Amino acid sequence: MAKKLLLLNGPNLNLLGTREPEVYGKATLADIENAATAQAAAAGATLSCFQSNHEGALIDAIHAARLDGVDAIVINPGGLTHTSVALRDALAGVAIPFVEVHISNIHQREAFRHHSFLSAIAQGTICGLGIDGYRFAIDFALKKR
Ligand SMILES: O=C(O)[C@@H]1C=C(O)[C@@H](O)[C@H](O)C1
Repeated sequence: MAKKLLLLNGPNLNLLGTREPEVYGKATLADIENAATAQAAAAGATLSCFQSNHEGALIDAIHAARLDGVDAIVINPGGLTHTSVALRDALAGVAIPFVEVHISNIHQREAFRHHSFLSAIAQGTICGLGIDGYRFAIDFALKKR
């Protein structure tokens, strides 16, 4: 059975490409999603992508992932990383393994970005490696049994 992956991006990541390029680079969300989709396909897996600026929409997508038989999630929660117990509870609630990705190194930034509500329940967290973090996370998710 082909592995099913879900790539989730949270608030403001739709602005990638023009949003603070000195922090997030110049790649767009479409660039990231296209590369991720091709990476998964090359490994015989399927990958769905979803981005929302709304916490509840992301939570609904996580709930749906369980019903859809998603095997693993790669998520950049954006600013919800630092604020959302509800997002953490959704991921814990569906019990789908996930990798947390941040383009920037959140530990080098403002203090309020140093804590993640998700990291403690993630398979792993990748931050500071730019958009390569998505590729590494997907590679891990593809290999994970
Ligand atoms: O580096 C990133 O991808 C994360 C993206 C965001 O939108 C921020 O709110 C996070 O603090 C960092």
